[in-house]
Amino acid sequence: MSALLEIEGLSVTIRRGRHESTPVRSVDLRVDAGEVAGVVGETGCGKTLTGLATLGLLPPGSVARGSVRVAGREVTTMDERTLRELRGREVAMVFQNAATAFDPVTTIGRQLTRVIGMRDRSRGGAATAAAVERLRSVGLPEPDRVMGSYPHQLSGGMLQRAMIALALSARPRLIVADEPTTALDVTVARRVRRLLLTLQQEHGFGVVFITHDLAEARDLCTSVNVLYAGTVVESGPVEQVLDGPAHPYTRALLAALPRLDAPARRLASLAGTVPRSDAAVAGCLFANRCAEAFERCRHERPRSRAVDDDRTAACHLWEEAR
Ligand SMILES: Nc1ncnc2c1ncn2[C@@H]1O[C@H](COP(=O)(O)OP(=O)(O)OP(=O)(O)O)[C@@H](O)[C@H]1O
Repeated sequence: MSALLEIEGLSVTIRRGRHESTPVRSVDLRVDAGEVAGVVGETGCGKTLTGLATLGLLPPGSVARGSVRVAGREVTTMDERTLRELRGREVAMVFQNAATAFDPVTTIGRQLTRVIGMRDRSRGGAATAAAVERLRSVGLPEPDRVMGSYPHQLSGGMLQRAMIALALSARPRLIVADEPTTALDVTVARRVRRLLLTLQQEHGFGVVFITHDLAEARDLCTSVNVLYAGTVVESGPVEQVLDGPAHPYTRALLAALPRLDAPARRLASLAGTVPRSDAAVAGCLFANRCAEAFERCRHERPRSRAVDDDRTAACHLWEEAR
């Protein structure tokens, strides 16, 4: 079966004047139809850039190497016009801050009907009826009133729902959701998460769910990809990865999770720091913080390998254990 999303060896280099950094170093990621694939990791590990690369939306000055295929089509070499079509039909993004997704001086209704009109070639009453229905489907009360509202007139939770409606209005096969509930309070965030899951089950689209919160990933995802310093260190079915992590970094992330019966432990308490994105590192990127690192880890970058049927980890320990 061909994947909805296949990323292979993706690296993203950003040039600012004379300064060059590579915040995404080598990401492999696969999402099949109906799958909710978590992308987890600490701040700055390259989650958002990986999401943006999927839509061909990398910031100016970026160069992407490797391959990003959405529904079998290569994104990294696509021209802007084809990219716009792809974003309309195959893939859409739900951002952390809904306000950035909407034009502040155009009503929600007008923005929704525009996207629906492009997809269905519908206009006037038909497009309006479809937009109202979309707003209703994301649980917004009084959709007619929301249609005539400007983005700043809605609460954060309502706006996030409206953005999900906007993303889904072109009926894409893949949604990239970048920390879609981080800016919301706990109860609203839980409802928006449930909504996303219900819609996913109803429509069957695939999701790349970007989060720094492992509990959120466990709640929502079918598979999970753990990023560290711009590279995937472990990936596989969510229970296997989170209940029996194979990579020392995944173990460290889980150990730092706050528990109800203990004070929160911070990952920063791990010795050492994440390598800077402009640093050349020959060995494993996690070696300087890993309690289990040995000589080979310091000079040879581990490649991702199968640790069991569905799971991969990039760690020399697995090879040495064989
Ligand atoms: N437009 C940009 N110009 C220069 N550097 C950038 C740009 N966007 C991101 N970066 C750098 O790339 C690195 C990865 O950024 P990215 O936003 O992908 O991380 P992230 O894992 O999504 O973090 P967070 O959880 O904080 O959103 C960061 O160190 C960031 O400073």
